[in-house]
Amino acid sequence: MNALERLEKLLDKEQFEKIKAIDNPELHEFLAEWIEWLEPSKVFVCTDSEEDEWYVRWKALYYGEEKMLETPNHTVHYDNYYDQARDKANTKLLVSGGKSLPFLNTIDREEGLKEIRELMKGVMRGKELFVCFFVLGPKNSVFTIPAVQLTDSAYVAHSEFILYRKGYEEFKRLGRSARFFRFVHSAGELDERKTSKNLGKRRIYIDLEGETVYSVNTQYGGNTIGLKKLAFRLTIQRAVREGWLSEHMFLMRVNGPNGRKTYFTGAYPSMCGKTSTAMIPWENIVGDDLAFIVPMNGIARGANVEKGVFGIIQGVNPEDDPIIWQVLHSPVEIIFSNVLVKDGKPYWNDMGTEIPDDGENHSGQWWRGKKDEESNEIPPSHKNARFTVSLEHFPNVDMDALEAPCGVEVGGMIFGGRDKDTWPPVREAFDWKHGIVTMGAALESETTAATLGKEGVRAFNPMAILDFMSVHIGDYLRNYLEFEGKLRKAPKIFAVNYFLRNKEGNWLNHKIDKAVWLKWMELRVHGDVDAIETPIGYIPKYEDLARLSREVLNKDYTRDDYEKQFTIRVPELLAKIERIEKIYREIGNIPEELFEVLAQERERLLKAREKYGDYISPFQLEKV
Ligand SMILES: Nc1nc2c(ncn2[C@@H]2O[C@H](COP(=O)(O)OP(=O)(O)O)[C@@H](O)[C@H]2O)c(=O)[nH]1
Ligand SMILES: C=C(OP(=O)(O)O)C(=O)O
Ligand SMILES: [Mn+2]
Repeated sequence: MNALERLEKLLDKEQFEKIKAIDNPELHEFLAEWIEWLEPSKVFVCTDSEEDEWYVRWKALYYGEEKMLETPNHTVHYDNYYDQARDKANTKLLVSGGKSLPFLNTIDREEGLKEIRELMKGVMRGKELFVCFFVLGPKNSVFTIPAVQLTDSAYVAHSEFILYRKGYEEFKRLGRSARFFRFVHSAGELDERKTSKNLGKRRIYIDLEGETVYSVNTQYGGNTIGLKKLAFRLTIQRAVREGWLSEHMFLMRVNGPNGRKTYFTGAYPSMCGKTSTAMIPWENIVGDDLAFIVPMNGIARGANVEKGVFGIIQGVNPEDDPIIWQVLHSPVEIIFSNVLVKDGKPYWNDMGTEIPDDGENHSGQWWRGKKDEESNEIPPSHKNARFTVSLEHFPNVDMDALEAPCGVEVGGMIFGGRDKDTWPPVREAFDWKHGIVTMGAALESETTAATLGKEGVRAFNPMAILDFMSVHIGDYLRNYLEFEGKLRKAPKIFAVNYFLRNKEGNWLNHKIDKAVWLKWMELRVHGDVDAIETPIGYIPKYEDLARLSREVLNKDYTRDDYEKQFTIRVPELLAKIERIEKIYREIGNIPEELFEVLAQERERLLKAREKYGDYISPFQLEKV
């Protein structure tokens, strides 16, 4: 029997017709094989129709994976108490021969496939399987990558309808020529709260060769939403092979003088400010998490891979995040996850308004002071609690840029992380190579609650991408360095640090101050403002930041704040170079240029130290 004939047996007539309409034997084979293997008791195929989308929304409620909230179109979903973040330990790349890759968790492909197949055999008995079609990137564009998702979680399918462009028609149009990604997910057995139960058997296995990702016994979006962080491993591999960039970056428009529009991408590790930066009210959001950057006629052009936001809700308050706050309080379609709910209303940590003393949250019935099994007090919502919403609902979305088939010209690329003591809040690289090496490849950031495990540990995280890396880091960096050669005009490279602290542990800046630094970077892209040359790149002049602070925030900016933030911290910077150099030396297969650029930076720092000492005030450097 060929695959279509098998599918005709497995699906009821209406569903079968939907599959038959796509002329792609490879797809048919994949579906037949997995439907036979997973043994769902029912299969639903989603086309691009409104009706099918409604079906999925309804099923999320019907199966109890989501519950309605008071505001129309709002629902809440819970993940298991121990399934609240990405599981790095159980996320593995399947590589032939089990070849190890530096910093990456690999397993022999055959062994991994065998293990995951065993875990998934018959896992959907008694459940409904949703077959969904989406695309990465804008439709029918140079960026488009079609993908098919199999999942027994209506919540996962629902999330994908919010986050991705529909792809059924695209599959029909492409027929046999579709080079598509495949995702197979099962939440596994569920407990009475409809959360994944067998967390000991939680696995996320990425088959790079087959461009397929398997995920089982988990529900948390970072582990399950195929087109998000799972597809990201596959797109990095394709990008490095084909000479473009697939990055962990927001994409936003910063509005310059006289209506000038300048687009920036920004790579920060999870929980380090991508979403909150992209949502600054007076600028325009295009994307908040994943970007494709492709060289076109000598210009780097960027597009958002997604069309929605799976954002962190903790700390969202009306003052700092007026746009998100407004969206979260309007009756547009939103899934809240792992928040506190009382009387049909969602609440989260640090929301700036009063939070009830009891309700339901990620731990089940909750009351203030409740402790978990490890005797930790459970806060109202999980730190990594999230909201899922489409970008079309944001008043400041740049819709034209979001749907542009050729993307938008990238004027600047920003790298940043959680760094309490080394980097200044903003600086510009001398050139592409300097930026890629000392800002991108040298990025370190403290670990956060976005992954399971200890928080606040400084960790090597080049380009904020290490968790998702799927190729040898040396090959990845070579692709980056060579990318410049494909461009007539390379984007300017910047580094930011929103997380500097003083000795007492207090932040050296306010959350909203990044709005000023963005405006400064916009001016720098066009050469509209001078800067101070330092051993580590160009930093802003006090006068410019003070003026911008007045204009943008209507706030005074003191010389004292400036000096504290922008002091060049030579010992910390030198120690960082040591750490980074050592890591790369041990890895091997690293482009020699990286070591040259790091050595030059060290030389500049040593020279500056001789002249000015360990901690160099920006005012001293300005005088030269
Ligand atoms: N101290 C401080 N915290 C920030 C700043 N920007 C964002 N955050 C916090 O960092 C966390 C993660 O931010 P988010 O933008 O969602 O990160 P993403 O995962 O990279 O998209 C949230 O709890 C924010 O409140 C900042 O400028 N200063
Ligand atoms: C979905 C995630 O993305 P981020 O925290 O970068 O928004 C994640 O890290 O699980
Ligand atoms: Mn985010």
